Amino acid sequence: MNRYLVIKCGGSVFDKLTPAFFNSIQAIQAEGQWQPVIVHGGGPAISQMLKKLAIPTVFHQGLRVTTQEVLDVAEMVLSGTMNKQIVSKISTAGGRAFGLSGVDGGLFQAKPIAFSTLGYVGEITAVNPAIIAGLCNQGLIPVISPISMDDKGQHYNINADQAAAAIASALNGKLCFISDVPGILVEKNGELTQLKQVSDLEIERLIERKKISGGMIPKAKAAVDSLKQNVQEVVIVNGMMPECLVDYTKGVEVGTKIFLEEEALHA
Ligand SMILES: Nc1ncnc2c1ncn2[C@@H]1O[C@H](COP(=O)(O)OP(=O)(O)O)[C@@H](O)[C@H]1O
Ligand SMILES: CC(=O)N[C@@H](CCC(=O)OP(=O)(O)O)C(=O)O
Repeated sequence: MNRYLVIKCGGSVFDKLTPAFFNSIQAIQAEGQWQPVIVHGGGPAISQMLKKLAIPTVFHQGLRVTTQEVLDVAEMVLSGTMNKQIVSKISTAGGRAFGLSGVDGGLFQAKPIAFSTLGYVGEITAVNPAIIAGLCNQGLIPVISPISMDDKGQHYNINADQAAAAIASALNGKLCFISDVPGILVEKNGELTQLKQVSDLEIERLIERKKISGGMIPKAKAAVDSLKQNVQEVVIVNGMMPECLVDYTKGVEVGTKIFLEEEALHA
C-alpha cells in the first residue's frame, strides 16, 4: 500500500541538509511502507537573486509581494535551480527523483489571493493527485516546486508550506515540515523549549501573543488547515537531524506534532 508522506523542505534549511538527509528519503521509499513526496521552498534563494538583480524584496504578512518581474525570478529559482538541485541530491543518494512544478500537468490550479496588495501571489484551488500517484507507481520520488497556474495560463507564486498542505490533503497523507528549528519553540523559565505537541487553538494564541512569528506563521497555519482537510498527521522537524524522518516513519515521536483540539475532545 502506498501511504504518502509529504515532506516539505524549507529554503531556510536547504543549504544545511547533509547527504544523510537525502539518503533517508531514498531509504524510506525503499523500505516500502511510505511513499515520499517532496515539496520545496526557496525563499532565501529568491531574495538573494532579487538582490543581485537590484529588484526590491517586500513581504506582507509572511508572503512575498510578487510583481511580474518578481514572479519571473521566483519561477526561475524555484522551478529551476532549487528543484533540480533537490532532484540531483536525491539521485546522488540512489533514489529516482522527478522534478515538476504546480504548473506541470495541471498539478495545481491557482487563483490570486489579493491582487491589489500581493500581486501574483496565489492560493491553490484544486489539485490533480493522479499525476503524483502515476509518478510514484513508476518508482519515482516527485519533487514539487509550488509555482502554479490558473485556467488562463497566468502563473502565481505560492507559499511552499501552503502547497505542501494542499498536496498532502489531496493525497490523504502525512505531512512533515522540515525546517531549521526542532519544532515550535516557546519560552519556559527563560529558556526556549520545543513543544512536543500543540493544538490549533494554542497556535492561534501563540500567534496573537507574537510567540510564533515570521515564517513560522504560514507554516503553523498551513499545518492546521491541512488537518482540517484530511491530512492524517502533521509534524515540524529539524532537517539537521536526518534520522528524524526515518524515526518518524517508525512511529517515534519527533519534532512538534500539531493536532485539532476539538478532535482531541471527541477522541
Ligand atoms: N515559536 C517559534 N518556534 C520556532 N521557530 C519560530 C517561531 N517563531 C518564529 N520562528 C521562526 O520561523 C523560522 C522557520 O520559518 P521559515 O524561515 O519560513 O522556514 P522554512 O524555510 O523552513 O519554511 C525559524 O527559523 C524561526 O526563526
Ligand atoms: C508567496 C510567497 O511568499 N512565496 C514564497 C515561495 C517560496 C517559499 O515558500 O519558500 P520557503 O519555504 O523557503 O519559505 C516566496 O516567494 O518566498
